[in-house]
Amino acid sequence: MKPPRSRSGSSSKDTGPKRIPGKALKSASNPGADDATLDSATSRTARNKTVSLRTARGRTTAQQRWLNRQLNDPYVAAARKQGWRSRAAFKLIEIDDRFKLIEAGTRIIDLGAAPGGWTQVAVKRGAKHVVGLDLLPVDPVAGAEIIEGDFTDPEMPDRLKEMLGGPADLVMSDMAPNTTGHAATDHMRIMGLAEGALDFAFQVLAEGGGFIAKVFQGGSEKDILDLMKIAFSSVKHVKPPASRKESSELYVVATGFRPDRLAESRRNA
Ligand SMILES: C[S@@+](CC[C@H](N)C(=O)[O-])C[C@H]1O[C@@H](n2cnc3c(N)ncnc32)[C@H](O)[C@@H]1O
Repeated sequence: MKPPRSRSGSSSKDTGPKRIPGKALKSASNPGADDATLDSATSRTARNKTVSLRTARGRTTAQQRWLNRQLNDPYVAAARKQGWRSRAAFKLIEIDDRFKLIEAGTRIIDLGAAPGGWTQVAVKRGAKHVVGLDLLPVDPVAGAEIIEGDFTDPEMPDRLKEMLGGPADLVMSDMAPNTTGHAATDHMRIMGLAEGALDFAFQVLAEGGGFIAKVFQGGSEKDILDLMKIAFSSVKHVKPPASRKESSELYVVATGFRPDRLAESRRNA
């Protein structure tokens, strides 16, 4: 198997945010605003100016729909303006504003990191060590380590722990499979990734640690939820405002990892 490529985040290629979003969004009229909300001017502009594509020639209907949505999405505009690599960055910002999972000194593993939005947020919010992993290459993020590889590689938990210099305080997974367009198949695949991420988290988390994973609303979620309720003190579902309403995507947020309870339930199984 090809060894995963590790990249340091100190490269000059880094394209991290040019300004701290929390600062950028504060204004006299909205002094309490932070990076969980959209810059109001960006939002207004995006609402008032619907951008139409001149031609759809050569594009499938799905591609055309995706492009139209991107061009008219205030989060896409705000991400570009604020220097986040993905609109998904806002989802983590919103989740973390609510749950306060990223603190100074936190050790974080970001599963499915490409193109790097969540990794950027983790670094900006003061995490001590951040390792981002993805099947795809990720441009360096200053302050983080990036590995190209598959999280299901059996060596990966130990390798990432070693890079962090100890167990993780937070494992976050925004992993998504390539979609097939067949809802049931896509659902099963994303839940498979979430289950895998949970198993991964069990191997790398410090006692008291947290876990965030993308899931979909639907049937098989219950199994993973039941297990999480045993292994963590608190388990909540959240649909951050940045998550598109029409998507059945949700995030599960678990805090207070209890390895003793997990071990006991496994002994009794
Ligand atoms: C929605 S994107 C993540 C976006 C990211 N949170 C951000 O803010 O930039 C999902 C990523 O999961 C990655 N992924 C899917 N399966 C994976 C696996 N088995 N191992 C590592 N990464 C995986 C995909 O390559 C994709 O880049």
